[in-house]
Amino acid sequence: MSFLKPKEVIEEGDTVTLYLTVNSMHAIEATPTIVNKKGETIEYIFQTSYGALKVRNLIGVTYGSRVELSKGWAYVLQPNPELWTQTLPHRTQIIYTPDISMILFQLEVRPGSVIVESGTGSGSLSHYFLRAIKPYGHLHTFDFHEARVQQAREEFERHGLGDFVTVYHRDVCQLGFSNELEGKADAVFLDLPAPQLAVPFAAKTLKTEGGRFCSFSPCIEQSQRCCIALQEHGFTEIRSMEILQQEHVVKTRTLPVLDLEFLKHKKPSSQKLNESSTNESNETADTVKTPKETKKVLTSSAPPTLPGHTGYLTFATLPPAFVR
Ligand SMILES: C[S@@+](CC[C@H](N)C(=O)[O-])C[C@H]1O[C@@H](n2cnc3c(N)ncnc32)[C@H](O)[C@@H]1O
Repeated sequence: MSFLKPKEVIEEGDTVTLYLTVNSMHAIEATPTIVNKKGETIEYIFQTSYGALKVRNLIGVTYGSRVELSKGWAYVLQPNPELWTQTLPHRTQIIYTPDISMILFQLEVRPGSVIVESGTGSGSLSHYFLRAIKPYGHLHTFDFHEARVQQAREEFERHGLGDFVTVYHRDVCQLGFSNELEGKADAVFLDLPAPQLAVPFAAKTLKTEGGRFCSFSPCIEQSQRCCIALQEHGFTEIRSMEILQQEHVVKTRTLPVLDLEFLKHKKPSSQKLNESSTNESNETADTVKTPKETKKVLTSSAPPTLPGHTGYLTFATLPPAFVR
């Protein structure tokens, strides 16, 4: 139940983030025993690069505490969607925080929103939708892969989010979204190989007063096909964007202080026009002096390499029915 609201103490059954370093985190379930491959119930010992953890010892520990491992220590954190995205069991490719931030912003997701999503995949994005729409909204999420549907349902229940989400097993490109959802959604989100096939159903599912649409595609050709379908089905404000997260390097550097004294005595350009061009070039060479003084300044510079591509985000608006 650890995703539902802030908690003080770890209870049995909680999903806990075990934080070793910023690049090494694990999601573990706080349960004293597990069933091994032979079907035997055994004590749950979790192995990390800093040694073993007896998971039963986590129950009753305050979130945020440091816990001992056999060869070091770790911190136990209450999970949130950002930590979950970094530790979740991957059933599929997933969407990460930089793209998700733009998706939530552009779809105007807020408490009370009704969101329709397909496919559910590993539920990475679903967890952000759920945090944003609680406590009044609802997420309807669709996937045609039965095992993923079952896993997602169980995971949402375990995380205490079951009341805010319905998981459907359905091919949305063939059958569309459920009939009961027609005219109910504030926003539709697609992460599918052929999103253009689901666009007509997305148009039916959005509210008559209109709504927002987003499709995530790794290839530009998928985005192009999606844009054509969006135009054909009355969507406006169609825009594709790519989120390229750059980490700027911030450091103190020693830089030369330029002597710009000569600017004070520079002749106005009208006067310079009357003088010969030879004079002008001499003046520049004479006045810009080699800097002698240096100064330490805090600088920020862009990284030398470009960040990696994840996908294109295509957004669109379905206007209210009376102007379509
Ligand atoms: C890349 S994953 C989605 C990942 C998800 N956005 C996340 O962040 O975890 C794509 C999912 O779409 C599902 N899918 C593909 N085509 C589908 C269709 N026509 N109807 C329903 N689900 C579909 C796949 O089974 C897969 O689980």
